[in-house]
Amino acid sequence: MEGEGDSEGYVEQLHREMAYLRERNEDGMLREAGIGIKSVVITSGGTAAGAQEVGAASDASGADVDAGAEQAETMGRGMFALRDFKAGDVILEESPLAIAPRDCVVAQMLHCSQCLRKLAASTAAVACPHCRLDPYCSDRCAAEAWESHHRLLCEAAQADPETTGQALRDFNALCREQARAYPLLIARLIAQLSTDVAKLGADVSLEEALDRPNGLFSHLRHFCSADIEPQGFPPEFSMLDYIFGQTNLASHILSTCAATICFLDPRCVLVDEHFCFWLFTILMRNTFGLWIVEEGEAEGVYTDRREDGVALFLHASYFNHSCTPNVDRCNRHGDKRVAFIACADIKKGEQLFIEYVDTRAMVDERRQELAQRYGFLCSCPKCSVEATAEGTTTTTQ
Ligand SMILES: C[S@@+](CC[C@H](N)C(=O)[O-])C[C@H]1O[C@@H](n2cnc3c(N)ncnc32)[C@H](O)[C@@H]1O
Repeated sequence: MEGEGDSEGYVEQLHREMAYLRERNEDGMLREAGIGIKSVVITSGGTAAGAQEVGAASDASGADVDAGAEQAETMGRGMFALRDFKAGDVILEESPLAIAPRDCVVAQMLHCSQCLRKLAASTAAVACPHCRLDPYCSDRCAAEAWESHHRLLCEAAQADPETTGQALRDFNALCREQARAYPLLIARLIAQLSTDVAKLGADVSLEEALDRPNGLFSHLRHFCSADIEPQGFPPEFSMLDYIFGQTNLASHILSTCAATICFLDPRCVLVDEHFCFWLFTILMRNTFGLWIVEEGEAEGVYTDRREDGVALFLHASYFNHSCTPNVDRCNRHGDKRVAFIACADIKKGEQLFIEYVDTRAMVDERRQELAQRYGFLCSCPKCSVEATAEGTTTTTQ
């Protein structure tokens, strides 16, 4: 990037960008909803209720990540109530920034690739006329996908068979054969980014776009505060082992991702296997499983763990986890929007927590899943009490 020394790593760049975004106060929508984002540390008692705000406490946009970084234990940033909420109040409703169908959904093509609605047997699905791979429930979804990411991915796949197009075809095959939602999500995000960048003009490269405040990339970079004390990239792809079951496959997926991205924008020298790993880590920690509530099904909280796809939400990504949450996540009928609803009375100033894992599971199981997927040891009141009772010794990786 212009003006940057070679030694500045991705994570440093991200922190720089985040500081810039904070100054720009992008959280107007949240403030209107009565929510603020602040940095939090875990008190010595380890209780989630005792989580303290640090930095510019009264301002929703004033999260001071650096202050949090000096603390031994931190949750990064979290959502706080800027007013009282009653149980049942809708706190936030949001559409995904990016979405990818779940494994079996991709393989069997049972769901619309853009909105995830079931493709009813009676409805003629609209397939992409060029690659015939992605099915859509309507012309509208096909057009939306084409505009945001599919044109690039599809055109790239038809490119020169001997060289550039091969990377993307391998990648598409990998996503489908191995049935992985995350590589697909990464590819779509990057295609969205490239599309965004292209709108800026032919002379703007992906890397130059890093310095632009409104692009998709700046939003992505917003998501990294959880890794508040970057130690460099983990020596082992432990999270990927967890997801994919085998290291070689993970590494193969990442290098294919990198090749694909470089193909989409050959000017981009930032993207390599490490970059993809970093992106993957961010997505793992910030996406939600999503399911589409069909006609006749009850709208409800996320209890049955059914997933039609994975999705990244710009604002909802700031909710931290507690095993005694005060906010429920709920899907709306036939819609990929999620709603967040208070499941207890919440006082102004309290942190808003959702559950990332099934809180009915045993403390060891919960802690293990949270450590593996989200990289933290849960010290919420429920975990602390249950772990003491069971003499549990679980630690983070
Ligand atoms: C979806 S993000 C939540 C927002 C995040 N705190 C941030 O600053 O971007 C998930 C990450 O937040 C952190 N986190 C969430 N809940 C936590 C908790 N109860 N204790 C410690 N860290 C937590 C973990 O690093 C996790 O990977």
